[in-house]
Formats: sequence, structure tokens, C-alpha cells
Amino acid sequence: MNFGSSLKTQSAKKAAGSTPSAKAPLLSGGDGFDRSGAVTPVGSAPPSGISTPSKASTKIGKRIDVVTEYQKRVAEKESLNLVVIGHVDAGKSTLMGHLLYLQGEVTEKTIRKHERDAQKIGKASFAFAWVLDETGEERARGITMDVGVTKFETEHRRFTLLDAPGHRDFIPNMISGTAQADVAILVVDATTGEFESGFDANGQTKEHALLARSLGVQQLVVAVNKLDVVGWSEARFQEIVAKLEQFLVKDASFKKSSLIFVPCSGFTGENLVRSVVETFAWYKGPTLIQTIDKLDAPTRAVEKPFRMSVTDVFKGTGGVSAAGRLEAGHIQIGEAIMVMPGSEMAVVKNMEVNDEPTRWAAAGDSVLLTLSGIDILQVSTGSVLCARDAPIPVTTHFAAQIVVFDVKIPITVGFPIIMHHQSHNEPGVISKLVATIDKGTGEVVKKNPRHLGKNTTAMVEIRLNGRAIPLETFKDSKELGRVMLRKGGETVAAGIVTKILSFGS
Ligand SMILES: Nc1nc2c(ncn2[C@@H]2O[C@H](COP(=O)(O)OP(=O)(O)OP(=O)(O)O)[C@@H](O)[C@H]2O)c(=O)[nH]1
Repeated sequence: MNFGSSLKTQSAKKAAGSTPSAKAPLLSGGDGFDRSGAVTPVGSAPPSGISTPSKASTKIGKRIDVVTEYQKRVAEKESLNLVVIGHVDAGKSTLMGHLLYLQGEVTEKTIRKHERDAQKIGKASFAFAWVLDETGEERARGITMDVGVTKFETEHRRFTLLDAPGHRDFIPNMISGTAQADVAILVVDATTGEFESGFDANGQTKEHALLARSLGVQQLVVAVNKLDVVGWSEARFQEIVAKLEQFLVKDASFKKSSLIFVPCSGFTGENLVRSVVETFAWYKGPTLIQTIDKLDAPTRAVEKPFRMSVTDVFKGTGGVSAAGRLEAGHIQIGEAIMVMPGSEMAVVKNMEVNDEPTRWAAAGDSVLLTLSGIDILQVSTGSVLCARDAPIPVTTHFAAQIVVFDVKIPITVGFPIIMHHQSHNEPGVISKLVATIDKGTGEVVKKNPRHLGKNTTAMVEIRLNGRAIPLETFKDSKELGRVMLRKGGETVAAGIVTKILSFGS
């Protein structure tokens, strides 16, 4: 069984660093889910030891009208979750580390220290990447493994930045990170031969772009990076734009109007915040920072029942700390919530959004909650925290509409898969091929097909082999109703959940 990745905010990293063995999956020796069978009926009183909102031991204060507060906050500045994706070594961490430095989020002193330390281990060129690649192993290997989470602001937007790993071994982490994102920067290396190897069948450029689109990312900024290596060549930039645009529009279904190509160098900093190199004068468009400052924030499901998918759990001061993103609804200190699977109750004792203490959070926010009245074994990466009167369904059997990727072997009944959903990845099978569908009209082309080939859209049923996981239909939740199907380290299909066929607890 695999638990997928954990996304770590800076506070989560600090706390997890101080108690490394406290992460739920490690402590539980399994999945961390309660298998005692203890199920609390919806709407009933929480088990003893758990405070209801009115009796909570924590200082609750006045109840906040979160929807009004949220609207005020949005009017001031929109918040967006931004994931940085792309082939291994395309320069994702360097680009974003440099951008954070130029935006004043990282001090000169820190960069100089990274430069000295990186030089000592023969990796001088990684100084900016170390802003985001914080672990010893990531620095020693010169690759991102976990998804680094940090925050920064532009003139009109607040960003939560997710730096995804490019190496194919860490695609589950990349999926987990991208599932949290509203918009993406796809970084490609313009170096001769490097763009091509990232773009070919074994490269991650195409797979990351397809995954991002399938996970709901609609706006994509393509950073055509390392242009310093090719003498700021306009011809090279245009060549890459032409190849990528065709793929992104035709195969990955991005709207042409939602794609923006920005030439730059993450290493020299050219065109991140400003443009100074004379040989680059052919480019008259916006800088990277101007581009992302104009990205649109999606409409958030603030008024739907509360849902938060947990990406990291650790023992914090004063309770169990759960990091993740609010997919829907809102939450405030003192409120009781339900953890699914397991139907365990807990009370929100404290919270942080983007490392700042706060009293409330709403859909779209990356949050760190401190929960009281619950054991760490009952919450794990992949759990969904819910409104206690509207818990998320938990299932091992569901129907989905899928799009088949570039598969070598056609999909047949019994086809084994690893299903990725948020931070979960669970083994299962495609248990039924219901029908093939016309992608354009949605009409059934063929009932009970015997196999599904490349680019087919189809209705299928999926059965998980093990535990039940929290899942919603796409109709109920655009965020929690998407799945990715992988096999042998390759993505074979992406889909949306259309019907839950069995219910667990
Ligand atoms: N010349 C040049 N080198 C760059 C540029 N951007 C990154 N590099 C170098 O490329 C190497 C890889 O950079 P990273 O930022 O670690 O790449 P990454 O895409 O984050 O790598 P993964 O997360 O492991 O996939 C480092 O040696 C960087 O210094 C650039 O714009 N120009």
C-alpha cells in the first residue's frame, strides 16, 4: 500500500523536522486509519473527550461570518494555488527560488549561504533551487522529491506555490501537488536536445501537462527556460512555442487563449521580474511575474459543505496537526469536524493559513489545522476532514468517465491499475467496460466494448483491492471527483467519478 506524498508547508516542515517519527503513516505501521469499526453516526453527539463547538476547551471567541469575511478578503486580493511542473532538471526550483528572491521573499544573506553550502558539495549552480529543495537528500541529489510549499504575493494576487518534482519516480507526489493547484507554470528547458528529450515519449513534459489538465488546471503559463544557454535565440523560442502549443491544444485540450509562453532564464533571472539583456530585445511581452499577476482565480465552493484533503499529519504542540487544502466550504476555530474514513470527530483548536495564524479559512486555502480530541492514528495523509452533518462518501467501487492516454496495451476488463486520488494511491482494477463515448457529443458510441485503445473516452467501473477511500462525484465536487489511473509507472487514463457504487464508512 502506498500513501502518496505529503505536501509540506514551511511550518509543517519545521514541526515535522522536530518530531520526524510523528508522521501518521510511520507511527501507525499501516495506513493510520481506525479499523476498530467504531463509527459515529452522522449528527450524533461526538464521542466522550471531544468537545462540541459550544463546549470546546479552546477559546472559541465570537462566531465569525466566514462567507462575508471571505468576500472581503477576495475583494482585496485574490488567492491562487500555483504548481510548478515540468521534466526533471528543467529548472523549476531554480526559477521559483530566484523569483522568490527577486520578490523579496528570500534574503540576500540566505542566498549567499546557499551559494557557499552548495559550492562545498560541488553543486554551486543549485543555490536558488535550495530555497525550495530543503531536505538534505534533495540537496545532495540535486532533485526535488517532495512537493515544496511556500507563499508569495504579487501586486494583485496571493500565491501558494507548490514546487513539484520532475523525476518520473516521484510522479505520485507531482499528482498530489497538482491536485491542489488552480494554475500551473510548465517549465521547459530550451537547451538544444534537452527540450526534445523532455518532450519525447519518455520525457515528463507531456505527461505533466496532460496530468495538470486532467486534474483541473485550465490556465497554463509555459516558462521557456535556460534561454541564456541558447544565446537568447528568438528562433529557438518560437520553435518550442510551435511544438508545445500544438500538443497542449490538440492533445491536452488546453484552450489556446489560456496558454501563455514566457521566455526566460531562471538562473540569470532574465525576464522573471524585469528584462535587461540587450540580445533579448526581440521580446516585447510581459515578464513572468506580470504574467502570473494576471491569472484568474477560479470560483470557489465556499458555500458547500466543508471538505479538506489532508496532505500531511504530524504531532504538533497541543494536538494533532493536519496540513492540506480546503476543497470546499469553510472552517473556524472551535468547530467540530469529522475525519473520513473512520467517522471520527475532532475539534479545530488552532489554524494557520500560509504559515500565518488565523481564526478561519475557506475553500482554496492551504491550511494547517491543530485538532483536539483525536488520536494521531485516526488521521493520515489522504484523509478528508468534513462537515460532520455532511461527510464525504467512502468507497471501493465507483463508475467513472475516463480518457485513455497513450497506452501500449489496450485496456480490458480486469486491467490492474494504481488509482491516484488527491494524496491516495490505491491498487485496483477496471472491473467493467460500460460503453465508449463520443468526446464531443457525450453520446454512447458502443456498449460493452471489449477493449479501450489510445484516446478513447469511455464509461467504466473501477474496484479498489483494499481499503475504502473518500471520493465524491465530479458533479458534487470538481476537486474531489477526479482520478488518475497509472500502471507500471505510466499514466494510462484520467477520469471523473460519475457514480459511487458502494458505500463504506
Ligand atoms: N544555464 C542555466 N541553467 C539553469 C537554468 N535554470 C536551472 N538551471 C540549472 O539546471 C539544473 C537543474 O535545476 P533545478 O532547478 O534543480 O531543476 P528542477 O526542474 O527543479 O529539477 P527537479 O525538481 O529535480 O525536476 C541546475 O544545475 C540549475 O542551475 C537557467 O535558466 N539557465
